[in-house]
Amino acid sequence: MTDTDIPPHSAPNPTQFDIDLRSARVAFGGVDIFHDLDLGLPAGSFTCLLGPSGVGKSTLLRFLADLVEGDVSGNITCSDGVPLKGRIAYMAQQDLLLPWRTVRENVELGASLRGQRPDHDKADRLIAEVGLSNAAHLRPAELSGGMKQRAALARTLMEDRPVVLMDEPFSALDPVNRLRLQELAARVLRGKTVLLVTHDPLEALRLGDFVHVLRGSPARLQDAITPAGHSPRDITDADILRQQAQLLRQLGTNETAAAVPENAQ
Ligand SMILES: Nc1ncnc2c1ncn2[C@@H]1O[C@H](COP(=O)(O)OP(=O)(O)OP(=O)(O)O)[C@@H](O)[C@H]1O
Repeated sequence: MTDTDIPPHSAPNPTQFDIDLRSARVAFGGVDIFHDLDLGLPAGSFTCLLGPSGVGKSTLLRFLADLVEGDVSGNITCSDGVPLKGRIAYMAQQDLLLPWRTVRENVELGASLRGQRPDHDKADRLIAEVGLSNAAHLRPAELSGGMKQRAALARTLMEDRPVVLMDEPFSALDPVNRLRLQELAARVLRGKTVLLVTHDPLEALRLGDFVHVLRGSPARLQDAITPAGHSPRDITDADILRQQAQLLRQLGTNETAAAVPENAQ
């Protein structure tokens, strides 16, 4: 079976509940990073978040993961009435692989930390899925950047949580590996509810069902762009390129505004 033969929602455990974030507020040192921020994440959808550096993208992701301490308020509800806490897999900007553990041991880290017996068959299946079967015995120092990201992705999937939050997971990769990892993520995360932070409008349009720009201070979410078709999308498609121009305008630096003519929208 090739990637293109796989139907759009073929995950073994598709996520069944919507997430609704209302009136979110985070302040650091008395300064609001964002307030009155609302965001809906429909069950099984892939949402991408773009925005200038320092605007608050990681903070929003960490807010959903309940990782922000201090001056924080807002409501997160799930349509099945069960709290979101404990149902999230979080993949940070750095791969955070433990250097003294092999790929396989890193993928099984969650179970080890919880004092449980890891499911070796599942780990091997995921390691194969991310193309690392021949490297399962290697330690991070022996891996390329792309291989480390694959291992981190396998570890994220090993937890099999319904919600996956990813903070610039492919930013350290060269363009070819980045495209490969995007394809992999589109395939293996199908059916999960995903929120991915990126600086790359094409990556967002390639992967996202919904693409939001966060901008301003306090930051506000712009209305979502909803690219047509299923991910991973063809980034040479005329509609995708038009939407890229629209996103660059929303991101709104002087350089991009000058480079993207009004009639590109
Ligand atoms: N724990 C913290 N304490 C104080 N300030 C913080 C903390 N975490 C983030 N900030 C500040 O909040 C703002 C938003 O940071 P955040 O990391 O969310 O931005 P970002 O949009 O993800 O940036 P980048 O694209 O560069 O990763 C920044 O000004 C940052 O310095």
